[in-house]
Amino acid sequence: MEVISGEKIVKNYGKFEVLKGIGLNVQDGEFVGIIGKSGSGKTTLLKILGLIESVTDGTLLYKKNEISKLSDKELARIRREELGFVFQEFYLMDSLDVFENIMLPFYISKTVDDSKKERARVLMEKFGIRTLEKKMPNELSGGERQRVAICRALINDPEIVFADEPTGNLDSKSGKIVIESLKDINEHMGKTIIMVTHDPQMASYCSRLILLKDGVILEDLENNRNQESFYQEILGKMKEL
Ligand SMILES: Nc1ncnc2c1ncn2[C@@H]1O[C@H](COP(=O)(O)OP(=O)(O)OP(=O)(O)O)[C@@H](O)[C@H]1O
Repeated sequence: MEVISGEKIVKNYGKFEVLKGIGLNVQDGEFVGIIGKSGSGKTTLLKILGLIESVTDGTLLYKKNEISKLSDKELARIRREELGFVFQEFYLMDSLDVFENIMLPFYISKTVDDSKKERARVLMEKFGIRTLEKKMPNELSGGERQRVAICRALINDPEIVFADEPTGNLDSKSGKIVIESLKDINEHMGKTIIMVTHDPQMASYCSRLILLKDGVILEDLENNRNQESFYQEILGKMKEL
């Protein structure tokens, strides 16, 4: 099933055209990577697909509904209930402990209950941070913080997880744990993932990779080989970026 599709998507910031006619569709269950040089428009595209940013021109469909026809209230509901976000900078609240950070969406909507607390514990267990539940963010490593952010993104049981350079601030060991967590979410929890990265190693975990250059899709690569040969293919393609 197609979850998001875009046709001829254009995004301008003032006179600057960042996206110049993007067409793509994302199917339920895919792990889509977006790779490209700094300034190629990766984050802008991710924000548009994540319904955070509007398009200047073109059509964006979310589950076959044209986004421009949805009310702000409906868009906010979709973002809150059906989408999850993970960012390079983690965005944890320094004054809340790990458990409270994961539960934050429910504190905001004042809908904390025992089943949601249990869900938070199951997620912490799954991502190896259960013993850290009472720690504050400044007591955690970068990789641990990102796993907290991943649990928070999953607490609403979203259908799609958007990740913007989720390993960008991590050393390679922590980065590997985080990317493997995302892979696990995709393969075993059935979540669709759309991830921006500039790192070919991280991109090799994706089932499909969009190569972005100066606001256009240079190539849309299907990963139908093993990870190492996909990595080699990506390295080759990156010379064209
Ligand atoms: N809100 C904004 N207002 C004006 N220009 C913007 C805005 N957001 C992004 N840009 C510009 O659009 C271009 C693409 O930005 P974007 O963040 O999408 O690129 P990127 O490929 O994700 O880059 P990076 O890898 O450095 O994060 C950049 O030149 C950036 O300066």
